[in-house]
Amino acid sequence: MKLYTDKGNLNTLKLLGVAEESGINLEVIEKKHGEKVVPYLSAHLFPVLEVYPGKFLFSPNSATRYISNKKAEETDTDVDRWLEWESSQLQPVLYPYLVNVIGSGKPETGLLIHIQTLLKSLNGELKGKKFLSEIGLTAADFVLWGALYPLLAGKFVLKGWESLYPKIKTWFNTMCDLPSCQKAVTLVITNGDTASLKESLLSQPVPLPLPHLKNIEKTEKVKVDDKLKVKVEKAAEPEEIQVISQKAVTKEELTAAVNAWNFGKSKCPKPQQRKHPILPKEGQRNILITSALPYVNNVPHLGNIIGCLLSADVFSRYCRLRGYNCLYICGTDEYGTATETKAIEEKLTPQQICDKYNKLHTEIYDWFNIDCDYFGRTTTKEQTSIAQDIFWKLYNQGYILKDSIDQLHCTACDRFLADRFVEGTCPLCAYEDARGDQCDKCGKLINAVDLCNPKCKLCKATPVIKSTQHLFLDLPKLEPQLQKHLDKVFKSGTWTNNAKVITSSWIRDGLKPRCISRDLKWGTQVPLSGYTDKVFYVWFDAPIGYISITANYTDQWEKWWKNPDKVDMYNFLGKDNVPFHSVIFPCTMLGANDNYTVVKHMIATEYLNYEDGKFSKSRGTGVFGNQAKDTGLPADIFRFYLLYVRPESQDSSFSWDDFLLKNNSELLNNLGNFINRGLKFLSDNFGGVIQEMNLRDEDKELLALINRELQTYIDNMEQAILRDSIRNIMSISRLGNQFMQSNKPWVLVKGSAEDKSRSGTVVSLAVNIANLLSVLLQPYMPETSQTIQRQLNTPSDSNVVYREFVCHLPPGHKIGKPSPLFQKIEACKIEEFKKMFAGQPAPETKAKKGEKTAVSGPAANGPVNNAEVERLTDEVTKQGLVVRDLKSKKAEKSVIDSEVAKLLDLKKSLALAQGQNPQEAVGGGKKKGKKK
Ligand SMILES: Nc1ncnc2c1ncn2[C@@H]1O[C@H](COP(=O)(O)OC(=O)[C@@H](N)CCS)[C@@H](O)[C@H]1O
Repeated sequence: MKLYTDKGNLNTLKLLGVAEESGINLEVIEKKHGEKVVPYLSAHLFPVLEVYPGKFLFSPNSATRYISNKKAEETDTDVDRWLEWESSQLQPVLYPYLVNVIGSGKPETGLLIHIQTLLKSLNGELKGKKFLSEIGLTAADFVLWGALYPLLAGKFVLKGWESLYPKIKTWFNTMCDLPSCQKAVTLVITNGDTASLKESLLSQPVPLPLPHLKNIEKTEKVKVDDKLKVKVEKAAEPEEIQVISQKAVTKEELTAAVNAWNFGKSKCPKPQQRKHPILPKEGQRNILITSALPYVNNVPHLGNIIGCLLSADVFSRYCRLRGYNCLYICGTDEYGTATETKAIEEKLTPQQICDKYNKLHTEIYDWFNIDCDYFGRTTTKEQTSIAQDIFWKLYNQGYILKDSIDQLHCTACDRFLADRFVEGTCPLCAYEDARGDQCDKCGKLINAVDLCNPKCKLCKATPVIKSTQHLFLDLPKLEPQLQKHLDKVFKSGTWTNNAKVITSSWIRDGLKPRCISRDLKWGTQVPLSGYTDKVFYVWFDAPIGYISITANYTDQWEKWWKNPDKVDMYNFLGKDNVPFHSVIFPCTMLGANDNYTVVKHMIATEYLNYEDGKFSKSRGTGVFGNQAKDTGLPADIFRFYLLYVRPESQDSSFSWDDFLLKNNSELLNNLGNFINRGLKFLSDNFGGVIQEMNLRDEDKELLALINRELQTYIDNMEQAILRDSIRNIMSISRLGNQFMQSNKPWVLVKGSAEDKSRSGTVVSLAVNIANLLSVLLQPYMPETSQTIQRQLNTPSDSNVVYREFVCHLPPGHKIGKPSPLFQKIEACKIEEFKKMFAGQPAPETKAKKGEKTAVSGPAANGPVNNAEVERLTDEVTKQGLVVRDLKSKKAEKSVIDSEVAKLLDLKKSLALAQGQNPQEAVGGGKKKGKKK
């Protein structure tokens, strides 16, 4: 007999073990994954056993049994029972688990909990037995031993399993001690390292896991498996070994599901027509959605995209499917020093930079299928008039303060210099090329006015310190109004935890007047006499951009923006933007006292990192918006993955290995497989026509289970928990796959008339599930949804999200032409992408010509969270201003000391975030340089 296998194939372990034990000589022929062995099959999986020339066995368990029977017929039904248990219960959870843990080092807890339940059953069954069957060592032992090997031995071993499952331990050790098993391990697992199974594992389709664990309730009772008759005793267990079972469908759920299926369509709302301009409507849920306005001077990376635009896009698409009256506004944030700097760098005017990059941003978001109702920009006359009007309203009501600040002024350029326009000698370590805000050599933060030999970066002249008058928003005076508003919306609205925590910490620390003017040219001009040479600070200006962009969309903008009782505003943004949206902008709106609509819901993400580090434009690390298409992968696949790993409760990472895994397992094997299989079967066997569906009890149960997922999908979406809703979609697809698998319509179709009719019911129900999936998928993967709907010939009234699964494709409906939806991503392609987007390694800090300094930053101490560094830098600068202000006013020493202490704390946090020694950053380390 010949055994064809790829290298390191886990299933080959059981086959080689049993063959050795049975004394069967197998000729092992190593093949590459995808290589063809069987002439009449276009694709098959390894291992393949050629029992005699031209006759093949493709199921590893059947092949194991076949070999074992060669030695002696195994008549015990227990053997079949265990073989089936392995393939139908264990594999669907064990394989995805192994793929995750060996493939990307990330075990999935949900799967693990399920595996543990199965191990517990197995342990119970082994009580008083040496092997699984009473008749002794059989194929069942080899099948289970082979499958469990990477979980119970080697690098990825499940910690503590021996003490939890003592019977398994005895059995497994007995198996491992068999010379046959030892030989199999030597042949399959290179150097005993189970990591050598990775390549083969990743190249196989992953068996379909059980329905999503959302629907699996933790309970002390275990559903008794009919076949196994396993009875698990209630025992005190460690927390992670909780026993779980699927919550049984109730009678009420069943009745509701059947009613909805039969009669629900008439109750479904009709899909909305999208007619511009969209304005609030009486008696409707009017939702105003904003996405943070990305800076125009940068190409957005995938973190920016998931942090604001893509998340807001998914939510607004969902709102439309629910029939809410929603308007989604975004655009580019165009003013500020960064734009001026970029203009100098590219030898263009700031306006030219804005035009160039606004076009680039627009193209990127178009490629990603971001469907804003209007994508505008902040450099418009509407921005000027609205921002100035708001300013006057604040000014006239006494919410604007005046104060002076010391700043460097370049007489030659006739301008005050922002920090990034100054360089000089570091006052702390005497490094000559220090920047205006930080020294690249000692890494410490500096105030530009403290630099020795300061130079204007633009003309190299020496600037002078000049006191300049600025305008401040009186946040302390506005605090009571803000607090009242927050008390209300924290209760009634949807605020992500980080949005609440960041906002509360700002308020807890006490609000301070916030400077809203800058000595710059590129910005909205301050209209107040004596200040007209200044512009508004970008963070005062940018959120007002939401209003002016709406004003560019429709001259009836006030219907959205001066309608606080009838409009629900959702802000989508990354965590660093929170204080500006939850404190400063609401204070601005409330202080203007002009009936402005103020934020009710704030949906802030954490950060998305790239692989093990961060996105970096300067080093070219990570995928930037304009590069995603260079991979040749469709935008929908990026959308899917970004939403799958959306950083909701903590920072997450874009990982190419995981990208491959999610594409090949979730999209290709689960979703794509289910939809294509159903549609193709209906086309090939029923002329593509939906058949009469005579529902059996199990079908009704399926409807009820789908309704559970659907309702959880809606509940998650309503709270903008976008990451979980995508899992509900995958769970519905999994339910559909299992339904097809257990009913086998392809067998039924060849049987009696009754069987054929059952086959028609099964596939027609499955195709209706595919139709439901096409709608639920729309917010996430709009193009794929459209493709599925073209193939299904979906009636347009299907396009609503309703709380119950209704039959939208009735008997007689004819579908279109099916074709596969997703492509497999090969591991070699992923390696290519990894190289393509790796960028340059983190540079050593810049030093004097020829001099090398030690890297004390990110490269040395692990990944740096860029945005956190930016946020802390801003905090340090802010606090620095407070300290300086107090000192210049000769405030009480104790007051100054307390503010200095806060500043030092912030500096330490910043140093930590930058991967530096916090003590050194605040001058606690050994001093080398001498302060002048
Ligand atoms: N790594 C990241 N992960 C998630 N979200 C992120 C990440 N980095 C930034 N962001 C968010 O992206 C948007 C846009 O950021 P940008 O710096 O271009 O613009 C601004 O912050 C302001 N122009 C916004 C004015 S309203 C933002 O929400 C970041 O938090």
